[in-house]
Amino acid sequence: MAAVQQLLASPSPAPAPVSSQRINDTSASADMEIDSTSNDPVMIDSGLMKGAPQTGDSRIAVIVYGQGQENVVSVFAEVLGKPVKLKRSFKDVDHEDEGFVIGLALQEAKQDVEDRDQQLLVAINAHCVNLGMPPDLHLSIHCDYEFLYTETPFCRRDLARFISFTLGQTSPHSQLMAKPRTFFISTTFPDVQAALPNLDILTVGADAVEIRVDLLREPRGDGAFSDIPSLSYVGQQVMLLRQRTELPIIFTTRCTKENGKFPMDNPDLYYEYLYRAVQWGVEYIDVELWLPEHIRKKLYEKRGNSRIMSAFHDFSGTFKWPSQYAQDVFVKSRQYADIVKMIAIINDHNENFELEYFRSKIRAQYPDAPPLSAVNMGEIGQFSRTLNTVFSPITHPLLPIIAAPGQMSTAEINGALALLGQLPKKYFYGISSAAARSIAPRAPFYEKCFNELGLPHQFAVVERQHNNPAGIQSWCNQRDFGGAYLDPGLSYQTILKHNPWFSTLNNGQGPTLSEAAQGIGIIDTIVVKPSGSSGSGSTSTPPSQYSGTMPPGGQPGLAPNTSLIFDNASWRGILSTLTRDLAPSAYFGRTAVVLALTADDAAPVFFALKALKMSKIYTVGFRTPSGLARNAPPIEQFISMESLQRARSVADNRAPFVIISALGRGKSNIVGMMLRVFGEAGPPGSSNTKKVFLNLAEAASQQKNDPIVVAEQSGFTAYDAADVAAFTTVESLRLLVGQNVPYSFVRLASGRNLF
Ligand SMILES: O=C1C[C@@](O)(C(=O)O)C[C@@H](O)[C@@H]1O
Repeated sequence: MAAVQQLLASPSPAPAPVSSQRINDTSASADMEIDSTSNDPVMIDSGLMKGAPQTGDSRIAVIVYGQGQENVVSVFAEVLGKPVKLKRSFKDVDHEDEGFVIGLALQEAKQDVEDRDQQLLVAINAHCVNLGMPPDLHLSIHCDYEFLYTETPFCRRDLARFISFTLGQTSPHSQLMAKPRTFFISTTFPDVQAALPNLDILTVGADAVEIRVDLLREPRGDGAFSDIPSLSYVGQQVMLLRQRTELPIIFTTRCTKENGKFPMDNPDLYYEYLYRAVQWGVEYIDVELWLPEHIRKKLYEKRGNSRIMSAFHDFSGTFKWPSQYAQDVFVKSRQYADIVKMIAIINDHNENFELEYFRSKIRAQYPDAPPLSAVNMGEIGQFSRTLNTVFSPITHPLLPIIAAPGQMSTAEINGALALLGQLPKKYFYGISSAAARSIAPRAPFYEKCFNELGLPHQFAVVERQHNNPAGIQSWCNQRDFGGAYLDPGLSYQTILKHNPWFSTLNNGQGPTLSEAAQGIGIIDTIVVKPSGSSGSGSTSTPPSQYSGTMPPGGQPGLAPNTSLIFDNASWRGILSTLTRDLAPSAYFGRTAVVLALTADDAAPVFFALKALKMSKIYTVGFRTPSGLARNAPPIEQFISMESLQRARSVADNRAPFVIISALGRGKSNIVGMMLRVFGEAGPPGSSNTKKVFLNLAEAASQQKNDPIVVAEQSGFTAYDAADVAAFTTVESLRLLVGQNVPYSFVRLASGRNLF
């Protein structure tokens, strides 16, 4: 550390060219401390992190651009973290272009798009809707994907999401299927534009948003509306929706026989619309079961990274869940589906129980089948809507109409579950230090969410004294404990040392650790789970032994058959912040600098950087314990001017790309210096992606040496603690109450609108 201080005290050196021989010279490492256990770049999926970024499609991305739109190619390249080349035709693209993003003008691309080498390249038609023309039909049909965008405003986040998803670097479906309950909101707007102002509030509690394409009404210009909205109109509506929500979209063309407006005389039209939705990178495609098999099969085979939701609705009033027909419907649906949806009108309340029996029978009989989402319609069927756990359709009071008879909102579903004793009132706590509360006050937001979601729970912030981690157990060891977040998080050892009750859980084995908590060692979320049949053997403390302040309404002793899971949400907050405007591939194989006073502050950062497949982390200000280094990319501590110089002079993608600081305000000149040192643009031929700075310490304060300001002046894209806190809040709500609250709503509720 002394050496670092000395280094930091000296003036900023000019970049010195260092020969590659010197970089590879192992004798040069005599003055550096390697904290890692291995120096192999972490480039393989360890399988440790579910939903973490994947390498995905490694073909060369060729971006077809319209007249005067070549800039969009550079933006694609920046987002992917690659350099750009322009070419004259698809056949000019060859293996030498691997690692580049290729731009191709529309007129030239049209010539040989059909003959392109599909093993080598992936073709993306980028079309600017502001120019008033629909996309070129030939290119729309023949390119693999189509990105529709507005020039002003240009929504980079939308591009990052589109390209990460279509190239398979992200997988929202696997993340959603890991949730115990999922909901989607069926929007019924004739024009998505009308939904936009309320979208944040409308989507609280939803895991996905359905666009009912059949309900869209495209003005024809003569005061009337087209019978079917045109593809170019639908494309713009999808674009508008995607620009305003980070939630996955479900694209639905509901037919007239199933309570929709899409005509049924031409099944090929369904293919045309649904396949185009795949090309637009829509996450879920609703494919009705009545469609001819060859269409359903083709859509399933060509779905890319989109997921197919097979849909069956029976409005006859004669459908019976115990019938062979119901089972046949399931068997037929599952053939070409990632999710099977079955929805029927019933006449008797008992039929809700028949559906529950059907659900469990299907699960037992077809354990490898896609998940089943099944509900009954009408008021009588509402009970089944509270019991379905896979993609339950929901509505919201702010929508113009409900999408189907008997639809309920999340708040109504939760209210009903609470009345039925399925969602008992629990106490949740924000256990924080005074300093953390002032940086990112989360408490009012939790209360607001509980209200909005109709959850019966109570939330309270409890303050833990600085440097005193004792007393946490008092909040957890009570019958109605629902869960807690710790802000800041504490190390597993510290919690256990000062709160011995936790060690008595699980028959003395202690609380269960999630994979993230295990890898990071810092706990910021305590989740309550009903135990499996094996029984946790959790030990309740009798009142006489109970130490600490009793929470209002609390009864000492953890409820029987519950277990506690120690988890970490902040690494996901960091990961989501870093990938908001960039695809994960922008980070793959590159290096980072992490500044912190303690390894504990850096631990979640390491885990996020590992998920991003970064190849090396330079550290400043702390030593990395070997346990932490094992779960991180190789680490080198900056301890001397030479080690810093070396890192700065690397003439390729190994020069630090990300700087993450957890150093407080008093250390902002150290951070500022690092930013200036590493802020220069890369050498020619490297990517133009702006380097990234993340300030985890405190919100931007507009003072002169504010690291955020220095970072922006030094050419970085900068994010602050509030960004991470909002994403972390989203994650901790998911972990604690199983409900999704969009990031944009968190930002809105904390007083900063994102749009
Ligand atoms: O399939 C469904 C389910 C639904 O029909 C319902 O019953 O809530 C509503 C539709 O918008 C959606 O596509």
